[in-house]
Amino acid sequence: MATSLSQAYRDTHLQPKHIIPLDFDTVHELPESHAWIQTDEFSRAAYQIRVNQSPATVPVIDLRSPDVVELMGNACRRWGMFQVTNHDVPSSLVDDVVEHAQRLFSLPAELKLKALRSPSGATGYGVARISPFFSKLMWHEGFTIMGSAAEHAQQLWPHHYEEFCDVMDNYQKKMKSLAYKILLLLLKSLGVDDQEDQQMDCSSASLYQSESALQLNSYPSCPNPNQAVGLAPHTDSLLLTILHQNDTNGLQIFQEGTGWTPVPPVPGALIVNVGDLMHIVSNARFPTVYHRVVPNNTRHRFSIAYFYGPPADSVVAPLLSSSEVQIPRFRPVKVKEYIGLKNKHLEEALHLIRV
Ligand SMILES: C=C1C[C@]23C[C@@]1(O)CC[C@H]2[C@@]12CCC[C@@](C)(C(=O)O1)[C@H]2[C@@H]3C(=O)O
Ligand SMILES: O=C(O)CCC(=O)C(=O)O
Ligand SMILES: [Fe+2]
Repeated sequence: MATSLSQAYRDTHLQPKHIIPLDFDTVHELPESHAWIQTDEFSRAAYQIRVNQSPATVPVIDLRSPDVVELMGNACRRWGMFQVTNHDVPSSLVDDVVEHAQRLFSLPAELKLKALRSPSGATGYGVARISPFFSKLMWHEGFTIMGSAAEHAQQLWPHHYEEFCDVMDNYQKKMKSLAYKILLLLLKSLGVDDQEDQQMDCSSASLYQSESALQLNSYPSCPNPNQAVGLAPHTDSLLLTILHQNDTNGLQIFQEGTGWTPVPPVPGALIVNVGDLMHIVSNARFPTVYHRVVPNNTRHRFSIAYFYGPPADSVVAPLLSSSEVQIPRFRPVKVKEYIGLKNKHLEEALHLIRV
């Protein structure tokens, strides 16, 4: 029987602190559990110097531009990330998703706990899955949806859960077609745009089918943002992530030689970033983006992340362009095997499949 993405993620047996978020409404000082030891890397001073040097920021690309393939390819090679405009996702739908996310996160803690992710589960309310890899906890709460949100939404609003589910379903449909469109453009930029050729090779044919997850993220305003971490540094595991952020700064990406660089909200734009599987497919021509979120002491940040990947049972391997001589940098790997490696080894997972 086929493995679903949620089954692929369902493997760990976690302690309660690695599932249950803090009750942010009752906390007025940063608890010890959430106070990270400050290194230069994390300090606001280091961050400030880099901001004052006004580093270049990720490009904003119009999806209708005649040069879209080249622009996206260049952005992914240089940054592993870009912001996209004219994407045809109605702003009213994005606003609806954010409103429903805000409504969910503003529920009392004891109610949110009714929709808690189970210790071996992948969906529902909880802290970030990467939490067990860090000794301190993050200033963050999340809600993960794979397919329908009904099971958990029903626990929150027994009689009024349909609207929440409809909005999330509509958004996921729009995201799926946008992600597919962008994937085709990126494959074209890599010189592997001939679908018929690719489909003869069973590993890459699976790129044209998909499985996905939607993650609602909440970062309440924080009493001591200098010592707190919203979301710890990580790379996303699947092919592509499409992210909406509200008008509150916080997302940063790590660039060799520059350090942490903010990705400011651009009204109406969606952020697209390369994940580990796309890094593999591109044979490391596109970097997977190491990113984090820093909290804010006055504003509440919300973000909506859509993770797009191939089916869990499919195989991912470097797609080599016919016009360049390339040596594969990774061995073929089943998506579910890679997710298992990531769950166990986090940042080491990519090294483990390198050839
Ligand atoms: C499909 C998924 C990607 C994700 C794990 C998840 O099951 C749903 C949540 C996603 C997320 C969001 C925060 C950062 C991240 C690393 C995490 O801990 O959970 C990503 C996961 C990922 O990209 O592996
Ligand atoms: O909130 C953000 O901007 C980042 C979210 C993120 O990195 C994720 O959900 O994987
Ligand atoms: Fe991420």
